[in-house]
Amino acid sequence: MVSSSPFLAPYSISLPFTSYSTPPVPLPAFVLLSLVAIPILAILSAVVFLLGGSLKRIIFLHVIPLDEYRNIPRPRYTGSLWSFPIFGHLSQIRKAPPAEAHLAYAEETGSWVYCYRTMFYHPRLWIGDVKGLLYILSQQQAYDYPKPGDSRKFLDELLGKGILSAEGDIHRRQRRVVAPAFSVSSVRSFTPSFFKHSLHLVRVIEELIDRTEGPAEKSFLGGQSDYASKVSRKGEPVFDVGFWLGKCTLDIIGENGFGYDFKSLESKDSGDGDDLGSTLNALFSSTSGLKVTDILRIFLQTRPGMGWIRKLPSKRADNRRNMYLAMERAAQKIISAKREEIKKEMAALGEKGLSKSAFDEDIDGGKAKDLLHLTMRANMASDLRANEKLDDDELLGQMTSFMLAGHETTSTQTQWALYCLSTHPEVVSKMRAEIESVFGDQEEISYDEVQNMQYLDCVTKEMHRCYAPVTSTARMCLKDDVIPLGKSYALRDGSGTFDSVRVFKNQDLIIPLQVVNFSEPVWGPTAREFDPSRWLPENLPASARDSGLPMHILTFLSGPRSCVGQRFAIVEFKVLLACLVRNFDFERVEGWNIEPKQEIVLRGVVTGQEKVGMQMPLRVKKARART
Ligand code: HEM
Repeated sequence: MVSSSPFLAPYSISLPFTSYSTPPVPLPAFVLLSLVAIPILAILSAVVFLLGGSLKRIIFLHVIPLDEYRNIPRPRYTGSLWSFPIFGHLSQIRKAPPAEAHLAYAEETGSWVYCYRTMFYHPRLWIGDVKGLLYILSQQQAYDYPKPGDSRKFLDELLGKGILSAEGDIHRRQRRVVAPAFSVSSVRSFTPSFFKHSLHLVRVIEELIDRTEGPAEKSFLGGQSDYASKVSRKGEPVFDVGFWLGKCTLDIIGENGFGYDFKSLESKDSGDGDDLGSTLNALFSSTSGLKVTDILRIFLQTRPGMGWIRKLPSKRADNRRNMYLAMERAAQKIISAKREEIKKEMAALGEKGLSKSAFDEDIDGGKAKDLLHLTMRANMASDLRANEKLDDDELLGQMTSFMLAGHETTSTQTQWALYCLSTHPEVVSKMRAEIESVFGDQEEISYDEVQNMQYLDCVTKEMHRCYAPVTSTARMCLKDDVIPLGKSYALRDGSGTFDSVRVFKNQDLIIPLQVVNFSEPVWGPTAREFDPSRWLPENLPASARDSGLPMHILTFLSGPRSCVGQRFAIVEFKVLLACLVRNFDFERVEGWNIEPKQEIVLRGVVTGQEKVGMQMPLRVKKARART
């Protein structure tokens, strides 16, 4: 049975949506016309200006050799010549499955570093060389390679002042306060909640299976398209497993992130739980399916002197802003209630309770609550200097950051794992044998037992290696620099080879997480194959062990900007996967091709069913009779 924890109750609130009604005032036609024409003219002149820049870059690269990267390997372009000056290689890269275009470029250029072209022929350096990447991401260098201005603006608008968009000293300060909340002891204390929600998901899926009498013309289950209902069979429905996993991970991050019960799995067939859950999901969904005009707008508004573009009317931006404001009001209530709760706790502990050491002792004693509670307590410690503390806007930013970073990522990782296991019955059998031997007749086990399951650990690492939810991330250079490389590359003019690459202030870099996970220098010739047994200590290649990559992969990045929630994510994923594999078989529908697409995270789309949007439809059957 799913029981709700009593400490969740005080935060069950409704969003204070307000509606104002004002009498309509008719506007003269010329005002209406200028409202439309001025922004269009402004954008057109900006585009003409940028095309001029594009032309200059083309001339500097191909006619007068002045381009800084003219001698660096560059991939060929085989698409339409008309779109190349505007979108560069991006149209080719976005058309191919994530990572594939770059793997092909690396092969074509024979180099783990090359320069390709993005919007308006801007150069972007691609670095797949592990030594080079570890240099950029290192403690010493990471703050000289922040996220590019357009990514930061986008994250700022979406999440407020949280750790995901913070840079430099602000990030250092935020990370110091936030990181202790993700300690081993807190994740250990979250493990029963991971089980609670995973088992809730198991019950919900069982019910969906029981409700399926056979094929139907129209969808009859939540997260099911009409295509899926038509191919469902009695006791074997086809539905989007991502829809249900998303609900489950939302409930998990709600409870463990900030002590909030979204009741997302409870709202069975539609919606995302209560108002706050729906608003957050709508806010984050607004980031997917960006149109070219949206990308252009984000790109333009970060160019020097073009900040005014942010103020132009945009339905998507207005909706996002309204959702953010609604969420902000709800989040403020959570923060205020928590502050009162923590003050009481601290007062009860007396003098000892006000210091950081008392806080650390408390976490070690396994009394952890949720991430926000822990962050706020760390923030209220008496020995934290005033200039090190987070203000309310920053606390709110952490909430949205935990939500965005911690919800879709694990849900996506789990969907791809089920997709992959559907064609690897031998792996499923081994997993079940281990699960049965460890779980016995129990529904859930402890954190230590989960962490000691060797085969589950191998499968988890291999899933993280083969299906990184964040396939790449971007950085920019704050100053000119020389990045050392592990493998040299030949200069294009044939004048020699180099084992370092010069980068220039304000230029962009791309860090290809998935490509590095598939790197042959690290994993050898079987790098592209799915094989959990490669992680057994006796099989792990020395090249992976000596790579210097954290856990030998780049899925969670590395260094001070690596995923702070990595431990949380790994244990959550293991628990979810063990519960689902134990109870269900997942199969692909014959003839349906699920293509991976890079949104903020890796999503799936079925060829020919694009109008359904992102989905991961699988046929689900009960795997064992429940006692
Ligand atoms: C499979 C699951 C996950 C994956 C693959 C993943 C991956 C990543 C990656 C690649 C980054 C760096 C992004 C960049 O700088 O461009 C990141 C950052 C972050 N992640 Fe995760 N993540 C996962 C789950 C989680 C969870 C469950 C949480 C929280 C509960 C979380 C919280 C964060 C935060 C707060 C950051 C920003 C860290 C900083 O900039 O200091 N992540 N994650």
